[in-house]
Formats: sequence, C-alpha cells, structure tokens
Amino acid sequence: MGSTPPAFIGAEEVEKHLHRASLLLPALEAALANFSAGAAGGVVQPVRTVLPVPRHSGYLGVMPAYSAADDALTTKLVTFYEHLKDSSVPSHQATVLLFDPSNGTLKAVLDGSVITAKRTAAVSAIATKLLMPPFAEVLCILGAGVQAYSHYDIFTELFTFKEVRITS
Ligand SMILES: NC(=O)C1=CN([C@@H]2O[C@H](COP(=O)(O)OP(=O)(O)OC[C@H]3O[C@@H](n4cnc5c(N)ncnc54)[C@H](OP(=O)(O)O)[C@@H]3O)[C@@H](O)[C@H]2O)C=CC1
Ligand SMILES: O=C(O)C1=NCCCC1
Repeated sequence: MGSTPPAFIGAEEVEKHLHRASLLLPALEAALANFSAGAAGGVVQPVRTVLPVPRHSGYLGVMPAYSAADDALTTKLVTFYEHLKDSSVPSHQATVLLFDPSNGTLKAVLDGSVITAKRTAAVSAIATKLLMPPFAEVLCILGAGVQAYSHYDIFTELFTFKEVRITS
C-alpha cells in the first residue's frame, strides 16, 4: 500500500487560478485580520528564518505558518540572490509546501514564485486602499523587475491613475 504522492502545482497552473490579481484580495484580507487578532485569530506564524549563503551572495528564507480558520499547514521556502545583469535566473525563487494538518503528510508542492509576486503586490494594494489620499493620481514604481510588474497589474486593476512612472 503506497501513499499518494504529493500533487505538483506548477507556475502556469497557479497563474491560471490567479488570472486576475485581485482574486487574492478576500483571502489576504481575511488572513491579515486573523493574524492581527492575535491568539483569537488562530494564526501561528513565527518570524521568517533567513539563512545566509555568503559564498554565493544569497539567502534561503523559511516561512512556516498554520491557520486554524483554514486548517491549513504550510511553509514557503524562498531563495533570494544578488541579481547578475542579464542572468536568466530570477533573483527570487520560491516553493510552497502544503501539509495535511491532521497527520503531517505532504499533500502538495506549489510553485511559489507566482504566489510571491502576486501576494506581495496584493498586500501593498490592500494597504494602499486604506491609506491612499483621494487626490493621488500618479503611480510611482521603483525597480522594473518581477514585483514592478505584479504591482503594476494589481494597482492598475484596482485604482485609476493619470500617469505611471517607473524608475530602474
Ligand atoms: N516583502 C515581500 O514579501 C517581498 C519583497 N520582495 C522585495 O521586493 C524587491 C523587488 O523584488 P523583485 O521585483 O522580485 O526583484 P527583481 O530582481 O525582479 O527586480 C529588481 C528591480 O529593481 C531594480 N533596481 C535595483 N537597484 C535599484 C535601485 N537602486 N534603484 C532603482 N531600481 C533598482 C533592478 O534593476 P536592474 O535589473 O537593472 O538591476 C530590477 O529592475 C526586492 O527588494 C525583494 O527582496 C520580493 C518578494 C517578496
Ligand atoms: O516574503 C518573501 O517572499 C520575501 N521577502 C523579502 C525578501 C525576499 C522574499
């Protein structure tokens, strides 16, 4: 009796499920509220462990979390490296592992790079929704990499700007 191997959910499939960046907003708003509620919110999320790899100018981050509301046990593993000009390797790469919380069995391995790009931008958008002055009409983005694209996507989906300025 072999155990079922974990599902592998690649970048394309993750992208397909999150075809509009704003689809993440309800889940993230709920997660942020649960986290902010402290023990009552049922989120256990220790500070990210970051392991430096100085020989190669990189880092490995380990980001475990459990949400009682979702009964979800997961960890993200993310590497971030000094970006070499013209390198085809992204500076940030991530994988998400999803476990069965009742017995610890690994259920799924998900591409985490699309999730990282979209989640980070969506959280910025949530903060912006709450803090942006009503007269703001220019979106400024520092950098023109992965996060610049994902921030551009969700900000232009949710808000109206007269102009977008990008500097890199
Ligand atoms: N809080 C979070 O959850 C997350 C945070 N991040 C952070 O967001 C930032 C961007 O990440 P990401 O988009 O994936 O990285 P990328 O490597 O894809 O892009 C970085 C961009 O910034 C540009 N850049 C570098 N230095 C400067 C500078 N001094 N002034 C203006 N632009 C500059 C680079 O230009 P060039 O290529 O020419 O050097 C490149 O266009 C990083 O700091 C990353 O660590 C990322 C993921 C998650
Ligand atoms: O949360 C993440 O993912 C990252 N945060 C900052 C640095 C790189 C990745």
